[in-house]
Order: sequence, then structure tokens, then C-alpha cells
Amino acid sequence: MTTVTLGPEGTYSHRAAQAVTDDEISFSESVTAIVEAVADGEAERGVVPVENSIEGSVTESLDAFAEYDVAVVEEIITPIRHALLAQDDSFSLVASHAQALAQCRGWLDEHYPGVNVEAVASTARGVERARGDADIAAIGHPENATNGTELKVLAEDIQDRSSNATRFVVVAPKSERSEAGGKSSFIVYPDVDYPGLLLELLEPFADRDINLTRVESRPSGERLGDYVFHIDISAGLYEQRTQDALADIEDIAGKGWVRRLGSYDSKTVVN
Ligand SMILES: O=C(O)C(=O)Cc1ccccc1
Repeated sequence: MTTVTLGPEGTYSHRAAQAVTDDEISFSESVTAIVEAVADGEAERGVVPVENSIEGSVTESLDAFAEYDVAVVEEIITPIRHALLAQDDSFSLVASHAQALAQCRGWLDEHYPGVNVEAVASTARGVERARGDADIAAIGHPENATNGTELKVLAEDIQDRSSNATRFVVVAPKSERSEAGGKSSFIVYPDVDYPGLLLELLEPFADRDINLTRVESRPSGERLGDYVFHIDISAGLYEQRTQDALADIEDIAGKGWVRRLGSYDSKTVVN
């Protein structure tokens, strides 16, 4: 089974993927490309970050789930502890994934005020840049400095909150969508807009005592003010109350659509 995730080797996504498979892992340059590869049958699994406790949504993942029809089959929650990696202290630029830069913004401001930052495709891509250039530091997992590289760990635990954690999901072809599991995800795109619409979309869950673990609005991309809602609940699709709530939501969505990404279990991994 081929699993594709954000590369190159050494990203947090790679580490999350290693926690769920012993099989081959291949790398892609973007979350969108990973989800597309799974939707097109080019990979059997994809591992992508979806949410961080400091920075919030990885919007590229949510938008890819709205665009490509895939299933979510597992959730991985992992603490994220960033390190500053460089050849020495003489760097003038910090290169990392935008989320990592954002998660360490306060620490960078305090220790390297005014330093230039550059967002690159992944933390491991930043590590590559730092390996080849003493002017560049990277932010990433400290083990990126141990595998026979010239990089040093200049500082550890530089994330602005010690509780920093990221939620990743494993995506699979839609034919593998499961109804079993303690959590479920949906996307709702109503074709209507009126006062109280969002309230109405959430009431079917409240009425059945189903806890929402996340509600996120993303622009549909069609026109200003037009939204797609991403909803996660702590209940399985196999449960009658979930089916009933979704039937109500389908009525409210009218000619729009409701996509069930599936039910899954969550595991916490420390790596
Ligand atoms: O760039 C990476 O290593 C990723 O996997 C994305 C990411 C960045 C920061 C925190 C968690 C995931």
C-alpha cells in the first residue's frame, strides 16, 4: 500500500505517516497534490495536516477535501515541538513551512527581532535550504539535524506554546469510506442563504445530543460571502441519530450538497 505525504523526508507529516504505516511512503510537494493523488487512485493513502492548536486550520487541506471526493479513515494527533536548525548562529533568514513560522512567531520576535522569514513548501524543505546555505536557518523537528548533516540544533522547544499540537488525517479513496468510528466529518454547501441558516444547520446535532468538535467556514470560491461548512462530530455515521441529523441537513442544504467524509478513530502519537 502506498502512502503519500508532504515531503521531503523529515516533515511532521512524514513522521505522522510513519506512525500509521510500515509500508512504502512517497512524498509530494503540496497537500492539494496529495489529496488529488488519492482521489485519482495514484496512491492508496494520503496523510495531511488539518489543524493546529496555535494557528488553526490548514485551509489548503479543507479546500482540497471540498474539491476532491476522498474519505477520511483515521485521525492522528501529535504534539509538535519545533527546533531552530542551522550551520551556526550567523544566519540572516529563517525558512520553514508557514504554519511552523507562525507557531514560533513570538519566540523569533524575542530572540531574533526583525529576522527575515521565508515560507517554503515544508519544514524539511527549509532544512534542505539550511543544509546548503549557512545564511539560512530552518524550523523543524530536531532529528533533522542528526542524520549526518552539518546542521546544529541552536534551540529546542521554540513553539510559542508548549502544548502545541497538530491534527493530521489519513485520506483514502472514497470507496473506503467507513461508517464505524467515534468521530465523523462532513462538508455542507447549502444553495440557500437566509438569517439563521447556520443555526439551522447545527440544530439537528444539538437536538440529538451530538457534540460538534469543529465547525469551520471556508469561502466557496464562487463569490464573496458564499461559504462551505466543514463540520466534525463525535459520533459515528453508523449511529441512527447521526443519520437522522444528516437527513435534516440534506433538507436544509436544498439543491446544494452534503459530503460525508466518513467515520474514523483518533490516535495520539508522540514522535
Ligand atoms: O512542513 C511540515 O513538516 C508539515 O508536515 C506541515 C506542518 C508544519 C508545521 C506543523 C505541523 C505540520
